[in-house]
Amino acid sequence: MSKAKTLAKRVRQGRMPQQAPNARSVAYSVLTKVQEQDSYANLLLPHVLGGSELSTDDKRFVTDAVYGTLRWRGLLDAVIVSAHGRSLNSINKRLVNVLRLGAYQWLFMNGAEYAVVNESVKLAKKRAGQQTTGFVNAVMRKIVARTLDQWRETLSQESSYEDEAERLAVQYSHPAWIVRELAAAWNAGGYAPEPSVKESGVNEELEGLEGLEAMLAADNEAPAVTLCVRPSLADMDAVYDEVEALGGRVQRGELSPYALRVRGVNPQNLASVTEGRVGVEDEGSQLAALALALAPVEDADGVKGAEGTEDAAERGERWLDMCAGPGGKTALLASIAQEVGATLSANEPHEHRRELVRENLKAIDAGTLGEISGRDGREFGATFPGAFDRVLVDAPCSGLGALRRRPEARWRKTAESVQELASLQKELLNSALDATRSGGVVAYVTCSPVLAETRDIVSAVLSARSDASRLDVPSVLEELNSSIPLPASVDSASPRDMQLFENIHDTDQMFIALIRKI
Ligand SMILES: C[S@@+](CC[C@H](N)C(=O)[O-])C[C@H]1O[C@@H](n2cnc3c(N)ncnc32)[C@H](O)[C@@H]1O
Repeated sequence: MSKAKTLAKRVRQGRMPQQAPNARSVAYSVLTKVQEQDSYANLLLPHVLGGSELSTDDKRFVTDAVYGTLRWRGLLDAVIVSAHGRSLNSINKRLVNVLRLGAYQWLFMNGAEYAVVNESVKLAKKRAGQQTTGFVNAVMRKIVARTLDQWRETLSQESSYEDEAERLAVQYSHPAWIVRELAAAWNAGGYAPEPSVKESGVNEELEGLEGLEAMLAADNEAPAVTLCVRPSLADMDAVYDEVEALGGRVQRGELSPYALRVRGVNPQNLASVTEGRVGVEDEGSQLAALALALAPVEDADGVKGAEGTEDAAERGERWLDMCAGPGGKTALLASIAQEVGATLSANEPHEHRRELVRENLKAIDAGTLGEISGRDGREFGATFPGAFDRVLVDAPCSGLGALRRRPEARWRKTAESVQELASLQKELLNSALDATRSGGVVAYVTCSPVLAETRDIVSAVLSARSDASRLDVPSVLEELNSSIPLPASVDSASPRDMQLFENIHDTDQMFIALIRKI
């Protein structure tokens, strides 16, 4: 057998590394897998890049190209359709990601006109055959004839939009139904200049909502890496030094007293992280756990108890995290419980996620931990009536508050999938209230601002029971840190929930409600 044939055979059998494919081709493969196999880019990309022979610069290119193309897909598709003059469905499937990648490189990565067109044509030839190159060349030439601003202007003036939400959806690359949901949440959240009580007529709600545009823009920016320095387990200054010793930069978070924002370091290289004394956790998540820990509980006879966690040990407080996986909030609650002398139980029905909870809790003293269980959260109320002082329900939700972390997520969700979770969310909250003693507190939390799974769930549950009432979350968080931006007090007599917004708090868009069991 000739040398070349032997080599080809070994490559086919996977015994030899193939020649490193170029960066654009790797990006194309990842995009196609994300689309066709429903893979998650943030899991697939490190795996693909780890096993490739690409240079560091090429890996950076692939990462930016994949995340960017996924995030901006809506705008890129509108550009492609406008340049082509026909619908996306009329384009050979294999060419769509070639054009998206080319358009992204031109509009967002400062690609040179000639290189962007040429490389797109080469990629088309490789992936879809020589006969497709003329088409790609023609469409790409039209795309590079305008800058990003010019394309936005052109698309903005198109007359085919049914409403303002559809126009914003293209400009900021979101599905229009998500724009409408976010608009409603923004309007109800207490940060819009003139909060409107209108719940219908999305067009009117959208008028003058610069905040909404800032929110949509923030979904397209990668978030900072934030650490949670778990109290009683790690020391702020020591973690500061540890990050700097590895060449990273670090600054204090602005909202949570336990937050450090870091750059230029992989958190998995920090001993404090691998030992479970520090976690990677968004500040919004930290605030949600802290709100529960700091909410005032009352004694069982209705007498106002101590503020926050004072006397928690004396009271023998029992805390429960009912939907714990993967366990970021659990670990923060557990480290506070350890500090104040409470005990914490954690529940997560999915085994692999329960393992992550255990991993997150590995630095916690055994004496602080109650049961780590795998129940359906809906069973707690009947199985452990009135057993807990504080219960966290971080409910399964659409995750529309964390779109900046999951670039492909916005294209996978549907309005129906949001509605489908509502009854589970209500049942979990009811179960948590039943499992809470009189005078105790439940935190209902989601990483979504969508009203149907936040405010409306709490209101529906409370309107059907007479033994529970809302607490004012902004007041609890203000005690923690007076510089947290708080919602306007629409009616000071009504206790408020708290919706965090990316553009206001620079956190994931967590929703936090606190409910007292009467
Ligand atoms: C939003 S996540 C919780 C995130 C977690 N608190 C953290 O900060 O890391 C919701 C969790 O609820 C779990 N879950 C789903 N259905 C549940 C049920 N019926 N009872 C309890 N937990 C459930 C999911 O497996 C998921 O891990």
